Amino acid sequence: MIEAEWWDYEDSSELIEAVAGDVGFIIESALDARGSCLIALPGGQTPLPIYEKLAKAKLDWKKVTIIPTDERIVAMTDPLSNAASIARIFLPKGARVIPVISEKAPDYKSAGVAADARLQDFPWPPDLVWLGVGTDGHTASIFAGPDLDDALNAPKGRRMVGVMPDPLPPEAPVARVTLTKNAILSARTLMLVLTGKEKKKLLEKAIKEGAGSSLPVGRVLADAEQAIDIHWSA
Ligand SMILES: O=C1O[C@H](COP(=O)(O)O)[C@@H](O)[C@H](O)[C@H]1O
Repeated sequence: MIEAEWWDYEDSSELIEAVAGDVGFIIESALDARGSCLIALPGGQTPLPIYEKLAKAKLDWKKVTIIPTDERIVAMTDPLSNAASIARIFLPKGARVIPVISEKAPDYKSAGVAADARLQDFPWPPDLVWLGVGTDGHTASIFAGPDLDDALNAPKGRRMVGVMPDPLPPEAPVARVTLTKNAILSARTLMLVLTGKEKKKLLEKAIKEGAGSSLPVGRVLADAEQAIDIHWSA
């Protein structure tokens, strides 16, 4: 049974304020408790205004390490790069932003192996994994397609894998690397942020269907052992 708490906001400015506040609090608490903080942030468009707001928070950003929940296999100079969007906002604050794409990887599966090796260097678990949801039901880059099982059922210690979405999403039709289901669910705190009525309906369906869902996000959340905060505005 997925234990989800929905937070609905009147408009996007309320959502931005609330989520930036919550994430700031998670970072501050981790710094107090452990002296450092590791968070995984999503790519795409939805989180960008929240990142802008969060970056204004007075935090000891030098002690914060940020990894992308998933990355499109493109150069860091490409506008599709998730890590580049995150870096543009948080690097000037002094945070460490970790790119996970190795230009030497000959194919997407090897890119997944290289991304996983890079993440093995970091103290685990992350203090926060913040997820987005696509209109096709993907979360992070766990998509329908031939590699869905790799992402859902990778061994416990595997943090990232390479995947080829099928069908390719029109907004970013490229292969990806993604946190595995186990890596996502290992987070100390798990949150989802989404906007629009279509995505809300889709996520409600995915949660209801759980492990048997045809939507990857439902399959991922079905095995969560912690409560999940879901932040939404129309
Ligand atoms: O491709 C991706 O899409 C999802 C959803 O993005 P959004 O802009 O529709 O919220 C995102 O969470 C993921 O990190 C990204 O790679």
